[in-house]
Amino acid sequence: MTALEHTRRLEHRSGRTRGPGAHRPGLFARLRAERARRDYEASVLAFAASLKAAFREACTGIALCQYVQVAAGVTIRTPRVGEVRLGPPTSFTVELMAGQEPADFTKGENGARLAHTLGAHALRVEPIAGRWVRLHLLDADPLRGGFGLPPVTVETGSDSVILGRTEDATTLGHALTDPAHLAVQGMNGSGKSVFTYGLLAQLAAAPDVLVTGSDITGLLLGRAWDDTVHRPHQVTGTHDIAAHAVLLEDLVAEMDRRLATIPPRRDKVEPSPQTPTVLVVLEEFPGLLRAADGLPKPKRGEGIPVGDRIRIAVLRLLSEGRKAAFRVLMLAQRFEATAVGGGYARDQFALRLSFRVPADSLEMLHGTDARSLGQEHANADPGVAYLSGLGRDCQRIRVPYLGDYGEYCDRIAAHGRRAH
Ligand SMILES: Nc1ncnc2c1ncn2[C@@H]1O[C@H](COP(=O)(O)OP(=O)(O)OP(=O)(O)O)[C@@H](O)[C@H]1O
Repeated sequence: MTALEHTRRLEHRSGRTRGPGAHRPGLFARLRAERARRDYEASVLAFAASLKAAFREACTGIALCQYVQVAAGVTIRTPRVGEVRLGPPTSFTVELMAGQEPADFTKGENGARLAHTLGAHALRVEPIAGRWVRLHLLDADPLRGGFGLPPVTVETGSDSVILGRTEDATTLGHALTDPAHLAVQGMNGSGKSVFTYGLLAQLAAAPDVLVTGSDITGLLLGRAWDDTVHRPHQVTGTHDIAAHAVLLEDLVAEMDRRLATIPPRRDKVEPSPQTPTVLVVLEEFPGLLRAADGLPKPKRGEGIPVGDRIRIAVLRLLSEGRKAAFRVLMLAQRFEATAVGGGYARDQFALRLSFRVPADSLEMLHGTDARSLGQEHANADPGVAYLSGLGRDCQRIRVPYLGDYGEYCDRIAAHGRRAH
């Protein structure tokens, strides 16, 4: 396959089949068109050749190559380039060498290094048939540009909500029915709240989703949800911390009821409008625990401290809730084990998102894989997050921007599910 087969050919008329009266270009016009076509084809070929050469150099530079012993010494083999598309974005197919996998092109810093050598910002790898992949050269940093959240709502919890856009410009979705609790951490002003506004606004209308939870700030949940079916299942503020414990214990009771009534031959609850997926939002959870632990302790034998009741309820929702269609969304500035109910509680989050946090916090939630990004991520722009879990590679994403708080209130007012 040549580089030209997949590039748009310039229109070229032979003129032989034209009927009488049809416009026939003059000799000079035809020569000019012919010459333009040849120049264009030559420029595409030259571009493809230089791209192939640069790719070969880059692969050698980052050791994505094989050293083969031949009679004349050692020769270097690099992955073969097939067809080149000018784009934008420019892309080309590459045949993997023995032992190579598509992910090798983006592993570690390989993606950025290859892209920079080829004059691009980033690289996206698309596996195609057999041993071939297509590499897309992306011109701009998708994490830099704004990414507005359109006024979309999902029709059911099994539809994907938009989580964000990756560095290779792929939009990432996540269905609430996927069996994952979600942990979100980030410093003040890093974009946690705006992200959560976007997530909840997308879910607010689904008939098989119930947005419940505890919010000591009273901004994420509470007043914005007045007149919706979700509101009675939300507790806000710090004036009555025990009410947060009561709500969470009620949710545990509902979870137990569901688990006890799972139909035979089923191992989990199928969400429906009658048995919705319950999203338990825990906004600023360490703050709730601090406030609860600051309450006077009950006397010996006179009940369990409120903080412990909250910890126990949340731990049960986290460890047993998945099968009962309960999902926990916990928000904290930092996911330190003691601040979020213990290391076991923290381990229950299959999907983890970190907005701007110090390097040690990033590693705490995402493991050592995240270490190399620690310094850079500590200065991330608002709305840029590090995502790991659910079988995905750890990656940086830009989450969608819904707008200011007023916009959030408007969307919940417009779409929030109401009782019939
Ligand atoms: N996705 C985004 N894209 C662009 N800008 C954003 C985005 N998210 C947030 N911002 C900007 O960052 C500011 C702070 O965001 P946000 O209030 O969500 O931070 P936060 O992490 O919740 O902080 P706090 O803990 O103080 O509530 C927003 O007012 C907005 O200007």
